[in-house]
Amino acid sequence: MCKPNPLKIVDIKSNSNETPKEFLNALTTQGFVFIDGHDFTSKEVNTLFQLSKAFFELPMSYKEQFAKTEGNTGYISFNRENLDPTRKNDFKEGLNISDLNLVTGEPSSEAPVPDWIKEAERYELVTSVIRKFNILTLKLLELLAIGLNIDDTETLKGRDWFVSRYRPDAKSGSTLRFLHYPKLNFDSNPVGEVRAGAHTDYGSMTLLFQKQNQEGLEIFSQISGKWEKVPYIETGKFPGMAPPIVMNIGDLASYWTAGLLKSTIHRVRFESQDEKQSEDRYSIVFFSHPNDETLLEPVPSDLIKSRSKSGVAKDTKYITALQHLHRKLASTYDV
Ligand SMILES: O=C(O)CCC(=O)C(=O)O
Ligand SMILES: [Fe+2]
Repeated sequence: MCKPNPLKIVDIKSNSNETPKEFLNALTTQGFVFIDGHDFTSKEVNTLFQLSKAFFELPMSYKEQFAKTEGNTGYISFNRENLDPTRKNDFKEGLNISDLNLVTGEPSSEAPVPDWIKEAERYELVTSVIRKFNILTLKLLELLAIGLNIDDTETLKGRDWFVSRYRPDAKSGSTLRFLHYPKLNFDSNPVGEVRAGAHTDYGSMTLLFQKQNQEGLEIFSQISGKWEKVPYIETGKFPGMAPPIVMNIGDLASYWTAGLLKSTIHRVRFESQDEKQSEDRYSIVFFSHPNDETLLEPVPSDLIKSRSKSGVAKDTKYITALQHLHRKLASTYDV
């Protein structure tokens, strides 16, 4: 039986004039959407999931050598992260790769990336996927700018408004993240254990791959006012390509648009005892951030000018992308 899907699926390849409007509409309502027509093949995404699983199977003593410290790169062990400070810490482990050069897809040489990942074939896959995620983000940001009908100025075409804040030679918070949530074992994980607490994402947009029979992501829908499950969508329109990717708006895009684009609260739950989750959950996430010094000022669009400052940014003065990231990381890791 087909699972209900609260999210629109937008095909970005077929080049319809309606696509920017359709995309914008999904992001001003749910804040989450499925993107079809991306450039990821099934084969490469499957290989990436295999790599992620093999990494998390390495001994804890190895993974802990690359523990995340003051930067955002590194291994994050079980119960270390707390995305919802009102609840218990998250029962998941993760590996962040940050401090990225988005032209080459490589992290800076100081970032504590496990040498296991740096082995030639693995590194080639990881860096090519980072480049692809970034290219997809830029395409989506352009679509968004067209949908928002951002003012054209002499120096800047409106459709480049976001993309011009993504200079590839400048630092940003963009991060590739592998996550692993063990399946529920009611003896060791009593009910109430949280896999990922309710939160919004910190960047401008997030892209996420998940796998069949490993569901658990839920969004707090602004349409229904209820928690709704994000299903796994098996196939898109394009043979040989990975299934539609989950995309959502993060805080920065909400600030930029005075809350028109929704940075929707989401969480990852264990399925209930009845649903008997049979597999661990793995997800692969790309958090896209503009350059660190980018000001979170409103975009010049008539759709935004008519709004009061009612976004996530209740406290503005306009801060920068980096200031926002530092604030959020401090509360997530209690540093
Ligand atoms: O694993 C997931 O499905 C969600 C992960 C997530 O929301 C996050 O890391 O921000
Ligand atoms: Fe998230």
